[in-house]
Amino acid sequence: MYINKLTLDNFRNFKNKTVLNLENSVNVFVGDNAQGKTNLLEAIHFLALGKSITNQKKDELIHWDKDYFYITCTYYNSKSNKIEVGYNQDNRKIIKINSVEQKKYSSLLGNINVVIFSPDDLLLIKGSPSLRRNFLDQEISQLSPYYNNLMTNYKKVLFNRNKILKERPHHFMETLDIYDKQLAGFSEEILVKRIDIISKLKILARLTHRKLTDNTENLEIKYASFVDNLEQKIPELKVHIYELFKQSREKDLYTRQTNIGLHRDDIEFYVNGKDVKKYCSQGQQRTTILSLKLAEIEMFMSQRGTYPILLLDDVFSELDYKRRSFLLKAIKDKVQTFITTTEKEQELLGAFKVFNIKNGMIK
Ligand SMILES: Nc1ncnc2c1ncn2[C@@H]1O[C@H](COP(=O)(O)OP(=O)(O)OP(=O)(O)O)[C@@H](O)[C@H]1O
Repeated sequence: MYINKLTLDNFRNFKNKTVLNLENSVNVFVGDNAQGKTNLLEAIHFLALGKSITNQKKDELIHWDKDYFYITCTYYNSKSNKIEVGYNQDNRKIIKINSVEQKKYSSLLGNINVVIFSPDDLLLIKGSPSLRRNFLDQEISQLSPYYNNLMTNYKKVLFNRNKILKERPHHFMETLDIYDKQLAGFSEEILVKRIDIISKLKILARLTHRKLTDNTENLEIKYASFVDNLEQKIPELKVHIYELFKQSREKDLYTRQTNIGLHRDDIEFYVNGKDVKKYCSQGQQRTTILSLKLAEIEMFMSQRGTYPILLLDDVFSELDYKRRSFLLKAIKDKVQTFITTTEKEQELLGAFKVFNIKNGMIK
């Protein structure tokens, strides 16, 4: 899968209409700070997922002096395709896949697959569990847009459950029971998908991590769930989760919120049996993330039969020579990649197509 042509109009600091003809291998966006390099990655991310990397609001995406934005791309994935997104002057969403209008941005999921690697990804280890869950949910949603619907439905029921726990309307115990059954149903489907993906990711990440560390480090990734011994419970998962919600009711009524559920699950990383968050150096944490990202790429290949597009935002120069070379070797001739950097590292990037970015324009 690769994007041949990207067009931006009034997106972030790209005020004038900008057209980029892209290479299907590595494309490098070079420029000083605050020139618009990341904004180009944001545009690709938006075309893939219907949201920017940091989930900005519409007004933050439209150029300050303008009242609409429009981005399009043509991409190849066994055939030529086109995606158009934006907001028009009447404040209406524009979403078209191969010229067919769509209602929701979530319809974009599964068309262009992207893997993003940015300095913020260190937070996948150091940050809160919600970041790790979002990572996993985004990954699975790209592979299976139905998963995105499941998550939306789960969150809606959870919101309503918390609402009645707070407000306690008449007969709310009957409603609570209905919600618990619904949550148990969605949880079963979501958890089966989450552990399936984690089981595949962990094998791929372990292999990569071994290669990256000359066989000195063994990386383990674990899904930590509110359901103990999750994998053994799969045959009866829905019934088991319903029971857990029932058991939690007393505490939930007391605290007026839902205290258990997959919205509190987490992913744990261990290197040679030690918790990466607590015991590993910054360099080891970065290597863990690199292994995870490369595993993600291979996972897309194994699930979709095509490599995703890789967005490397400001991370390339953060990696040491060995890891950069490893990364370039892993993507070479197979993964379309976009790299943002302030300096063109001649030795490693000299061979690729370079776009010089200055003040929202391609020089
Ligand atoms: N809606 C907007 N309209 C106009 N300009 C914007 C808008 N949103 C952000 N910008 C500007 O876009 C500029 C470029 O941002 P971007 O993050 O792409 O820079 P960058 O080249 O990746 O820089 P760095 O190397 O510092 O990461 C910023 O100066 C920012 O103020």
